[in-house]
Amino acid sequence: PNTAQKNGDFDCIVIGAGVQGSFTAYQLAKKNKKTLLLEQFVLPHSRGSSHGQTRIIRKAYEQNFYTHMMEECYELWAQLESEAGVKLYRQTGLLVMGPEKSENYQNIKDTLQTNKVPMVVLTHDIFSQHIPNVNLAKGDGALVDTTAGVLFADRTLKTVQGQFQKLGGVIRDNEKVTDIKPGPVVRVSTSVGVYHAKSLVITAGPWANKLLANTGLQLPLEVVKINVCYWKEKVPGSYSMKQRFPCFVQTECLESKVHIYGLPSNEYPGLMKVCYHMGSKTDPDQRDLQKDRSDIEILQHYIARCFPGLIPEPAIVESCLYTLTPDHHFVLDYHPAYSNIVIGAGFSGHGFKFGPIIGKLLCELSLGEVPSYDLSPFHIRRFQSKRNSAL
Ligand SMILES: Cc1cc2nc3c(=O)[nH]c(=O)nc-3n(C[C@H](O)[C@H](O)[C@H](O)COP(=O)(O)OP(=O)(O)OC[C@H]3O[C@@H](n4cnc5c(N)ncnc54)[C@H](O)[C@@H]3O)c2cc1C
Ligand SMILES: O=C(O)[C@@H]1CCCC=N1
Repeated sequence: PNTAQKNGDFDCIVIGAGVQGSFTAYQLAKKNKKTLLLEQFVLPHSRGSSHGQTRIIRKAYEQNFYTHMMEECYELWAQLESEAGVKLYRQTGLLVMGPEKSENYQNIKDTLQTNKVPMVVLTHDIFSQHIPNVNLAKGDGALVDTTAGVLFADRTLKTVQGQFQKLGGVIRDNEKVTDIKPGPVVRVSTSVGVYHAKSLVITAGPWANKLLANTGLQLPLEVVKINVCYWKEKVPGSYSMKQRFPCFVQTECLESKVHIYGLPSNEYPGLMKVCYHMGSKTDPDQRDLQKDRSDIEILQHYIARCFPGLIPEPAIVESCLYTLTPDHHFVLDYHPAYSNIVIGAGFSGHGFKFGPIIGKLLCELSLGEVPSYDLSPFHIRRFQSKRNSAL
């Protein structure tokens, strides 16, 4: 520790204690950096993108670069589990269904094969022996990424924030960042005080552009509200984690070109989570005014046709926010004007599983180290023509 530092001075300040900010802060503290993690709400909270009991973890992706990152990411999840003595992951497998000849389905199959990810292809004649209570549509292919499973999301945040604090990290919640003054030493003002740091990481989820406005940058991000729907099992337990029912993704179907996905029943006994991978535009501070439920009608038709063991009427509808980029790939980059400001944003509804590796990468960027992966798919300059920058 640098004894010349004043009380309000840090090596690094991380704004936003969602999954990405929490893992970044933890990685920085592991490297003995004096780190402050700022959060606008009282922790834990359910106003952003990282709350809720469960998330899917998988290697099944259309792009090789995500599957590559997941190889190491699984190891980092296991390391955190053993370090903290907490169970964060349960292997269930992921059933991928989609038109056999479609680009999406074939890309996922190719990526799994190229990367030698353990997988099982289920042809129509054997499908129901392996996956009961699901109707596979005519013309659909089905495969199982056997490495996939469920992450315990709320437990993850509690664990990683706890480990960060054990390493000497400081969390200040209920403290909203109100201003950022870039410079060789960054000045961060909050509703409570002023802090200084050599570097800043912005992981503000749906609020990213509100914060970046203080630095003269706007990214092409769209915030959408997701209806998180739970559906009642006609026979309790028939789609349950205990019965080893897998997570699933339907890449496209009769009802929708947008992915539909689900997780086995667990958190609410007798209820299975099945969601539509898109929502309607919202302002994160006005999300309760966004009441669009048109996706639920699509889900009802899909469930009635393909999941006959569920009652096609949602029993619970919760909400959560996605922050979408135009290509649905993340933003992991330096601020274009300030090399000591790092941005992690636009996780586009699929970033949770990457938390440990995102934390490692954002930590590397903020320390000026060469990142462990090629970050070109995540650079800000890919938006060149779309960026609305006031710089
Ligand atoms: C319904 C749903 C299902 C999903 N399913 C999956 C899945 O199965 N698998 C998967 O991998 N991913 C999934 N995701 C995506 C994943 O959860 C997100 O990508 C991830 O949580 C994004 O985390 P984040 O840290 O970027 O954002 P957030 O969790 O929103 O964190 C940002 C934090 O910054 C804080 N903040 C913002 N502004 C300020 C400020 N001015 N001052 C202080 N603090 C501030 C916010 O309060 C918030 O706590 C899902 C998301 C949703 C909504
Ligand atoms: O990231 C995930 O695995 C889930 C399921 C597919 C769509 C988005 N989120």
